[in-house]
Amino acid sequence: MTTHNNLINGSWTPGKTTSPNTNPSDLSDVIGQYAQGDASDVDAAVAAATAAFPAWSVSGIQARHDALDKIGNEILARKEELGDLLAREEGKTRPEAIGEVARAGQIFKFFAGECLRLAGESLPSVRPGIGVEITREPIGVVGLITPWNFPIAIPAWKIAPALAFGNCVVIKPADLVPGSAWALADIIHRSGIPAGVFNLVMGRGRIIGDALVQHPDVAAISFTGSVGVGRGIAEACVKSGKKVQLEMGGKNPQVVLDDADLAQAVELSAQSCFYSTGQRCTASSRLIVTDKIYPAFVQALQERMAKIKVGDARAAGTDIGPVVSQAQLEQDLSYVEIAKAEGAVLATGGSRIACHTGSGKEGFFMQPALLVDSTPQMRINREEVFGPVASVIRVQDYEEALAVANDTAFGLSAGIATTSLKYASHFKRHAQAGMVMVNLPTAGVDYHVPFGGRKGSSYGPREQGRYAQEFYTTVKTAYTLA
Ligand SMILES: NC(=O)c1ccc[n+]([C@@H]2O[C@H](COP(=O)([O-])OP(=O)(O)OC[C@H]3O[C@@H](n4cnc5c(N)ncnc54)[C@H](O)[C@@H]3O)[C@@H](O)[C@H]2O)c1
Ligand SMILES: O=S(=O)(O)c1ccc(CO)cc1
Repeated sequence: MTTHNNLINGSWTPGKTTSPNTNPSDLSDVIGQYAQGDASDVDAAVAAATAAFPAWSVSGIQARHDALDKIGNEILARKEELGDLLAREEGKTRPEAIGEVARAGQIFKFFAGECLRLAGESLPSVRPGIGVEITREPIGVVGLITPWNFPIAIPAWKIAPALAFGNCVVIKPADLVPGSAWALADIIHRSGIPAGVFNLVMGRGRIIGDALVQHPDVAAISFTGSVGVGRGIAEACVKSGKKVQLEMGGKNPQVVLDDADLAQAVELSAQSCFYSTGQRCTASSRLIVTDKIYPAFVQALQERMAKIKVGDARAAGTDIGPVVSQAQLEQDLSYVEIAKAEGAVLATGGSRIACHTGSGKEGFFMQPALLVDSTPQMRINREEVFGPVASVIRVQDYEEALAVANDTAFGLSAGIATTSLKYASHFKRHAQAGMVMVNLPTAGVDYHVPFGGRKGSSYGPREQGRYAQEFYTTVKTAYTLA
């Protein structure tokens, strides 16, 4: 079986051990062995990135543009093959996985353009005869730590702006899904960028992630993952004076008002709660439904859920692939039990099942769960599950719906289904979330505009679009005597 090594200073470098990458749709299928590095690998990668930084930070914008554009082109040209690998290791369906790979390619091409668009300002000073210039410079070596649910898109949307603005990179991908990040590293390695500018170190979060966060020569950490890990990283970064950016969990509300188009509200709720196995930080998990439409909505959503085919991520006809791991499956199933114990009613789903194709292969398949008659204080409505589990809360009117939607420690994405311009406009202004969707699923974002949330969901500058430069550059103000 092929062993996939770490990329350090332009060389494929074995780790101290390896770890198997297993297909969650078929537990007998081991995709490959992937290096498990240790702190000494992080030291070597950071040393290589530090040595490469002086030249890369002043490299020409045309060269940086061309490298990123080439990387984007190769990703797009191989989207079917890379999408198949992604579906095999993470468990989202093949079409979803191909879409994610295409997103990664488009992100590299977008940031290739951003290399050419970086601008400064020139102003007169308040003191006569002095000119003021404001420019942006790279920050140095950046450590990138990524989660398992978007194995190529999230690495891409951190690596591409980091490189575009002249930084050097050490990335630690999620150890559950190293295959897509390794394939991306291989493409970046062959793009012709100098050795040491980009480094990949695979391994355990507590070992590799922690070593990156603690390293004195790392100037900044961009992290996407859980709240618990993110908060620990923020504390360590503040202590050592590192710049830090965190994208974390969500408990995204989907409001459905009496005046909503019922079929549309049901479809967008099914899409955002259950597709991608509910394993999207932008997925809805709290359906907040006003009184009059509640019975018809719950009925129609159950009918829609009955048509969802759960099974092998790569099999034709599959709508929803497996849960990513045994631990995540146990968490999803346990939250169904917690909700029932607190008084919610399980309307449908919520148990482990076999693949819809009858393949007989063992995978982490779960029937999407809908819990009704839930209340805002129940744990199911306060804690992130991160699986195909949604709960419905019945409210009297829009005002109560908005209050319940905002009654959460999180603030990533929030949606409303309504035909009322008045309520849609009010919700866009008053939902306490970084992203608001009107008559659209809470999941489903563009790659060229800012992404991020409020409250416990995010910390630091936004990711993506031209806003990415806030994190990946530092501002310099220069005064010149004329
Ligand atoms: N807001 C967003 O943009 C967004 C996007 C995707 C996923 N997420 C969140 O990610 C979570 C699921 O992903 P996950 O289970 O991979 O998260 P996680 O926090 O367990 O792991 C994320 C990354 O951090 C590493 N890590 C673990 N412990 C570490 C430590 N002590 N120091 C440094 N790094 C460490 C992991 O190895 C992994 O690479 C969910 O909470 C989800 O909401 C958020
Ligand atoms: O909302 S989604 O478009 O599904 C989406 C895509 C990528 C990411 C990466 O964090 C998050 C959400």
